[in-house]
Amino acid sequence: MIEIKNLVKEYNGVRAVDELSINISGGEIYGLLGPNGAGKSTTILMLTGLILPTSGECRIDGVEVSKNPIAVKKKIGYMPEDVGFYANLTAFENLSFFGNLYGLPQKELEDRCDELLKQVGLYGVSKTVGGYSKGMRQRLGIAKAQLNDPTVVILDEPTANLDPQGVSDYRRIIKNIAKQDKTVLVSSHILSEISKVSTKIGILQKGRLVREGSWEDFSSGIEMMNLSEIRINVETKDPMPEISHPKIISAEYKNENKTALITAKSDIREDISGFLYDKKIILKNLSLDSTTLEDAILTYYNTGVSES
Ligand SMILES: Nc1ncnc2c1ncn2[C@@H]1O[C@H](COP(=O)(O)OP(=O)(O)OP(=O)(O)O)[C@@H](O)[C@H]1O
Repeated sequence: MIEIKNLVKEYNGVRAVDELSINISGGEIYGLLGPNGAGKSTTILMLTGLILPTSGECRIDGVEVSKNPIAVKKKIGYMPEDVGFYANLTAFENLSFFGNLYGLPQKELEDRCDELLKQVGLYGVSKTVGGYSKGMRQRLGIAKAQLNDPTVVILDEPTANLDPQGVSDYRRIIKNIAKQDKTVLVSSHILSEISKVSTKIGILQKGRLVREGSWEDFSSGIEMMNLSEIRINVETKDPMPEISHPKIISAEYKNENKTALITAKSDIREDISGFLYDKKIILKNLSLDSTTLEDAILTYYNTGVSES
């Protein structure tokens, strides 16, 4: 179980994590979603005891991390974004090496390595890790994170640069870990990769948790919004006209090339075209872009607009 309460981390007076509170129970897969710089890694580093919070606290199975860093490390399996392995050793040899650091008896260690390699589909693979694909390395990283039989597994950007097969393998493995009643925290800036596996998603922006809920909660909100990104290019000697419309959420105008990028609650191209026509402005281009779901979600929660 993970309990984060009023957690703050400041770097030179700037808050990277700002009054963050999250609770995650055993069996849950929590997806921490946020753009680059949102504070995901900083949160994870505090949870694993690698850096100290400025204020607030984190508890793992009830044990406070900053006061009991060694006890907590035994409970946590952590996979950083870039996992390091010995390229000239096999998966089994790598796991045995790292497992030795936990002081497990030899037979128990070998059985554990075999069991973990079976779980991640690398059992019996004889080639050395230097010849592995990114997906195979990630799977081995997930195995490594479980060597100490942790109750909490934390994975930082586990799907970065994985191919679709790699992502699907990763999802299956994560679900199996949670089935053992372990607590899983996964960070990502790609919604589609965590939405299908997470039992709960938290959206982090500028160090704050701006929204938390199930995937269903998020997707229904976004579907209702039906966000549209509209690109406009006009011909005018005057500055780019500001378009006012109740459905516009955000707009960026560029006077140099007379363009605008509008994010609206629905496709309002017809209204925009009418607005420009009334102002006698010649329209050179008016196109609709499909926003990615994560863009839509981040815009939605960034601006704090409601579905109404
Ligand atoms: N050691 C540090 N010193 C100063 N500022 C830092 C340090 N580490 C992180 N930051 C700042 O804290 C903020 C949060 O960074 P963090 O790495 O936690 O975000 P993130 O969500 O993990 O992003 P990314 O996916 O890019 O790693 C950023 O503004 C970052 O520049």
